[in-house]
Amino acid sequence: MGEQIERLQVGIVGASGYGGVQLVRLLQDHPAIEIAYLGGDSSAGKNFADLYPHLAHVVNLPIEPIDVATIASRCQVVFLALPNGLACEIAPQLLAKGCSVLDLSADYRFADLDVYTQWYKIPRTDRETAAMAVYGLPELYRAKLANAKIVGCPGCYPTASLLALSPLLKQGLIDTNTAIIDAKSGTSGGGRQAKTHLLLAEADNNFTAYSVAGHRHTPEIEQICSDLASHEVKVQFTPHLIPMVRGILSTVYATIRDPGLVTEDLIVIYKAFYRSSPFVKILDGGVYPQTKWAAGTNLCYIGVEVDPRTGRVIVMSAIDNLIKGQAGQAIQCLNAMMGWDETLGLPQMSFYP
Ligand SMILES: NC(=O)C1=CN([C@@H]2O[C@H](COP(=O)(O)OP(=O)(O)OC[C@H]3O[C@@H](n4cnc5c(N)ncnc54)[C@H](OP(=O)(O)O)[C@@H]3O)[C@@H](O)[C@H]2O)C=CC1
Ligand SMILES: CC(=O)N[C@@H](CCC(=O)OP(=O)(O)O)C(=O)O
Repeated sequence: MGEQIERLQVGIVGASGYGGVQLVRLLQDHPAIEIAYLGGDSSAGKNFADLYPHLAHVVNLPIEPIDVATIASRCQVVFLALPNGLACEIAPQLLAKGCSVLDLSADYRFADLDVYTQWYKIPRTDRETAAMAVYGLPELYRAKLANAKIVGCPGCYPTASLLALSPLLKQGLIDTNTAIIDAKSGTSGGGRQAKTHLLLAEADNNFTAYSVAGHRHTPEIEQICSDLASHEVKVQFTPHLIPMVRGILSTVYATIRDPGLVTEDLIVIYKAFYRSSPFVKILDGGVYPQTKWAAGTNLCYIGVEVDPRTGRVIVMSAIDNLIKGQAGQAIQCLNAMMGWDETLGLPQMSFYP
């Protein structure tokens, strides 16, 4: 008999949603983790397999009411996959009971809670907890994650957009305030709860921008851009809804400061920047990322092109919004927190087509 590994006991609060079902699915393949608790609100009392019968052959767990004492008695680590404004009530209690927390919502992404309240219209009193939180983009904040007790995992648009922009800002290669982010998301980005604009009849055969000049991911992107550039940065961010289920393609435009830089120079810079980031794949010149390549994986594919005619760089970034943009990223953060290989248990190859 091989040696029995003691697995980390984890809980998922919000297990019935899209984030929850990705976590349950992904954690089945994680060699060092055991799911000890699934929690929900309206789904409490059901079996997880009643909601997701395709997983009945591997998952036989009830969804339980959300009770902090119960969660803490069974779990060392808790994933919160809840609508914005709920984690900030539960997380401080879980931390006080000794659990580590990975929050998939926006509650712990902001260094300045006044900015959060301004954009999310949710008042906050948990300033001490928020001050402890690390922004969960391992490609940028790996070292901080190693000591984190609470992680605010980035949104799907910020993940795709920041991975595209980071080398340019960190190396001072662009006029910072010229950055324009044009991003497109599949409908699963809106979660599993019924919403009219996400009905097949509304979203299929359709393509539209939304929340123009006002999407709540703008201040989140700007916060990290400003941190990278070491001065305040403003970006123009326009999200679009496209008729597909999974995936985000974020296309970023910015004016380069050195007109002598060509595409191949930037590809070398990007490859160097992400040399220790196994999930970021920098494509060769003339190759542009497709969302289908990233679907079902924790990968981010990045293509780079310089247009010498306009003096702009165009960076394209493709992720699966539910994996690298949400649940996979949270597991990658946990791997970093635990000092495990960052890729442990996370998919790196899509099924194609
Ligand atoms: N979808 C995406 O691409 C991304 C989403 N996110 C963020 O991740 C979080 C989860 O999103 P997602 O999985 O898509 O959402 P879903 O709408 O699919 O799921 C929401 C979950 O929250 C639970 N819930 C809803 N209301 C309450 C409540 N009042 N009290 C307790 N639990 C509640 C639901 O439980 P029940 O069914 O039992 O009522 C459900 O499990 C959100 O903050 C979202 O913004 C972040 C990145 C990407
Ligand atoms: C297609 C779609 O509707 N996408 C969502 C993004 C979800 C997300 O990541 O938002 P949080 O910051 O709340 O976690 C949106 O634009 O609201």
